[in-house]
Amino acid sequence: MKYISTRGAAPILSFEEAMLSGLARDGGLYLPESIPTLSHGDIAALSGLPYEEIAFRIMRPFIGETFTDDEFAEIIAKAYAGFGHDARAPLVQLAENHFLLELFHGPTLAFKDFAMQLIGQLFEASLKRSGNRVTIVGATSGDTGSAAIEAFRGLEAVDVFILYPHGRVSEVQRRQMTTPSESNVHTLAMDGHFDDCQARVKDMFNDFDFRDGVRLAGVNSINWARVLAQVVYYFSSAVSLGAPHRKVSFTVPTGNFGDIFAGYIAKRMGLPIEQLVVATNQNDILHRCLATGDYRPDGVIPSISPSMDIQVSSNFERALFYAYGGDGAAISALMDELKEGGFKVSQGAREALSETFNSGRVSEEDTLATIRNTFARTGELLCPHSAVGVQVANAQRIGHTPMITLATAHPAKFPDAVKSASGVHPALPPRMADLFDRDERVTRIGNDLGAIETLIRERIAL
Ligand SMILES: Cc1ncc(COP(=O)(O)O)c(C=O)c1O
Ligand SMILES: N[C@@H](CCOP(=O)(O)O)C(=O)O
Repeated sequence: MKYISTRGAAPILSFEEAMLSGLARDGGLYLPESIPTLSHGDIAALSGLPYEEIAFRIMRPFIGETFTDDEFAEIIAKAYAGFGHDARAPLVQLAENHFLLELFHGPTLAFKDFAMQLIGQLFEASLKRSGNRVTIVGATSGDTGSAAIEAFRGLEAVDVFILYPHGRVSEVQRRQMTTPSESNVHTLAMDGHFDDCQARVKDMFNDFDFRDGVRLAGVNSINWARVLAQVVYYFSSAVSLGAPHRKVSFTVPTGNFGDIFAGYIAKRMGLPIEQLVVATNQNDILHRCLATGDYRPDGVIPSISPSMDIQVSSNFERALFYAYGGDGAAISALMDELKEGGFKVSQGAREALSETFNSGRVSEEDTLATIRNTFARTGELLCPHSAVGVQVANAQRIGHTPMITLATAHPAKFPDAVKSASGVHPALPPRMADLFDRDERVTRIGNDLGAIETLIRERIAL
C-alpha cells in the first residue's frame, strides 16, 4: 500500500514512512493511493468479534509490509489493553433508533485514545527496529495533547512537545498534560487559540532545516495513522446494529474533521452509511461551508465545548481531495487561497460532498439544554462535545435508519459545563482521583515560530 499527498507534489511513501512523517513535504496530507473495500460477507463476518479482531481486519490492508500479521496483532492487543470497558467502544441506546457510541473509556477519557494508544505502539515498534529517535510536535485544543502524552510518556526514542492555547482548555485537560513527570514530555502553553498552535506546528513541518534536523514527527490527525485507527469503531458499531444488512447513519461532533473523515473512509470501504452528519458548535465554518460552499475562517470563539474551537479544519482538505476527483493541483490552489483568507468550493465538489455529508450547528444554550434533557430522560451524562452531536442528531428527525452519535469525551473532563447543565458533578475515574493534587510542569511561550523551534532544539540537545 502506497500513500500520496492531497497536493500531489510530495514523495509517495509506504505506511511506515507516512506515519513517521506526519505532514507531506508539499504541505498536503497523506492518503492511501487506493482504498481497499470489504465485501458484504467480509463485513457481516465482523459481527460479534472482539474489538481487537475487527481492528486487525479493518486496518491490515492499509499497513502493507510494515509489520507481520503477528506483530500487528500484538500491537493492537497492547493498544487496547488499558481501556476501561471490555467492549472498548460500547453503544448505549438514547431513544428509538438513536444510539450513543461511547468513545471515552480509554486512558485519557476521549476518543483520541483509540488512535493514539495504537500509534504509540506502532512508533515504538518501528523506532526500536530502526534505532532512530524522533521529535513529536503536536497542537491541541485539549484532548489530542493528553492522549499523545499518555501514549508516548517515558518512551526512550521519542521527545513529545505539545502546544496548547493558554487559558483555553479545561482544568482537567490542562492537568492531564502538565502533571506527567517524564523528562521526554514537554507541555507548552502558547498565546493564541488552537488554530495558532496548529499553524505553528505546520510551519515547523514546512521548515525543512528544522524538520530534518530534529527528525520531526506529527501525531495530530494530519497523520494518516490517526484517521485509520478511527475507522474501526464505525465498523464495530454499525455491525452491532445490523450492518451490512441495514444502513446506519452517524453524527459526529466535529472540529478538525479527522473523526468524521474516518467515517467517510469506512463508507468508501463498503460500510453502508446513509449519512455522515457534521455537528459543530458556534465555530461553525464546516456547517457554513457545507451549506454555502464558502470556506472562510473568521476567528475562533471560545465555547463550552473547547476541543471543537477550531476554524481551520485540517482534514477537510482530505475530503476536498476526493470531492475534486483526486486533483492535487486544485487542492494546492485552494490552500493557497486559504492563506489569503478563504475559498469557494466548486459546484461539482459541493455536490460530491453533499452526497455523503450533512451538517448542523448548536448554540451554547442548546448544548447545555441537551446535557440537561438527555440526563433527565436517559440518565446518560454527556460531555458538551457529545451534547452538540446529540442535539444535531435529534434535529435530523431520525427515521428508519439507526443514528449513531459519537460521544467523544467523558463528562468528567468538563465538569463545570456538565454541572451547570445537569446539577451533577461528574466524577473522574478512581485512577485519576488525585489529578488535582499532582504537581504541574508547563512552559509558557509566545506565538512565535523562532522561539518555539529554539526551545525544542535546546530541550532535545540536553
Ligand atoms: C471531545 C472532542 N470532540 C470532538 C472533537 C472533534 O474531532 P475532530 O477534530 O476529529 O473533528 C475533538 C477534537 O478533535 C474532541 O476533543
Ligand atoms: N480537538 C483536538 C484538536 C486537534 O485535533 P487532531 O485530531 O487533529 O489532533 C484536540 O483535542 O486537541
